[in-house]
Amino acid sequence: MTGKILEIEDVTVSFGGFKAINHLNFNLDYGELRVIIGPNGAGKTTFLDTITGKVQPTEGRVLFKGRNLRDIPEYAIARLGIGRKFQTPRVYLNLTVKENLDLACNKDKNVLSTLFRRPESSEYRKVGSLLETIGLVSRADLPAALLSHGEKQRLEIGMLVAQSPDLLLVDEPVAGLTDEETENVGNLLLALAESHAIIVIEHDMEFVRQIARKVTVLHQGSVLCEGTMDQIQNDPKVIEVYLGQQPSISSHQLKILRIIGAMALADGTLEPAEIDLMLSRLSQVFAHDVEEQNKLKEELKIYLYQDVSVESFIDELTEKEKELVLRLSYEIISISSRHPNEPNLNQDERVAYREMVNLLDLPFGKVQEIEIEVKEKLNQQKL
Ligand SMILES: Nc1ncnc2c1ncn2[C@@H]1O[C@H](COP(=O)(O)OP(=O)(O)OP(=O)(O)O)[C@@H](O)[C@H]1O
Repeated sequence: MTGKILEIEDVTVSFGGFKAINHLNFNLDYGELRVIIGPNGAGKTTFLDTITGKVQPTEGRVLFKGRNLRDIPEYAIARLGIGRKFQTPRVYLNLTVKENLDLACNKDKNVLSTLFRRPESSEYRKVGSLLETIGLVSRADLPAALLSHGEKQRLEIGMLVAQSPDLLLVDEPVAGLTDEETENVGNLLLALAESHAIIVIEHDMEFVRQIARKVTVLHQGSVLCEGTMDQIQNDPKVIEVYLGQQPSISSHQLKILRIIGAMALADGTLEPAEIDLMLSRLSQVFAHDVEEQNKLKEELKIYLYQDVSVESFIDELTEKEKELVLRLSYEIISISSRHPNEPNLNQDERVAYREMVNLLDLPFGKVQEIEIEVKEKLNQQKL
């Protein structure tokens, strides 16, 4: 189907006098996957609440498949074809994976009747194909309590899909997941996007980059801008909004990390695990306890993808800071190139590193000394 599945026209939601949603306009096409991002308090949850009927607009209208949702109760909106997945998985822990899916397929949603009645053959097929889609065939007969957090998230997405919604609303699906689980959930959403319209709210920028085709940025209850990930990350309005939340380190320290990040990311083939390693290492340089490091790591996910004028940043560095940049850059590319079949730097890494060495303009002897130091340090860590 073509056209708009969801139209939000000039919607305002006031709580007392406070406008959590403020003259918001938003459209979603049939079959589109859209990611919504925005700083804390931007209105993302209220935005979803308005679509599902949990909250009524003070002004404006929400149209789903051309139908005005005003005054339609929440359960009836769900039946029209809008499924919502909350942040924490809501699965029946003592039922098996298959029983959870059976239950979701069975419209009267009664646990006992699902367990004791014989499923129809079309339901067998549906559950079987859902198990494949969510990648849990081998877990089908395990109680859901024994699944990992990521598997539970996938099961709940499967349960949502079992109810055949046309529009899926997914709230922070990868919070607290490992990298591998995050990638699995991303692939699942991409697969589902072939046959559903999906809105995902997410803070994890790495994940947003994995799945997003078009991103909408919310700020103070309105749409700040929309576009591809590259467009929005370089949009001065977005940078201002995120920079408005003061980074946890000084802007000078941040510049140092951005120079190193720009060089490491010049190799566009970095795997998610390698990017994670780089972020961890960079976040240790200026943040001291684990909590600060985790916070800085999240911030770096935003800042490192913004375009950097490396040359002008380098001009501002002291000699000691230049040495720090070189040491960390060499360390990061050496770590990311420790691939068993490809122990040397690849072409892009070599070019980016050489350019950085030229720009830093440190004495040749100093460069050699630092490279040797880093190699020795890494070799010791390997032992
Ligand atoms: N029921 C309510 N009554 C009063 N204020 C509310 C209510 N619900 C939300 N708000 C306020 O509206 C604003 C938007 O909240 P919302 O939860 O939609 O933001 P968010 O973008 O989802 O934030 P986060 O990323 O922190 O979850 C916040 O300032 C919040 O305090």
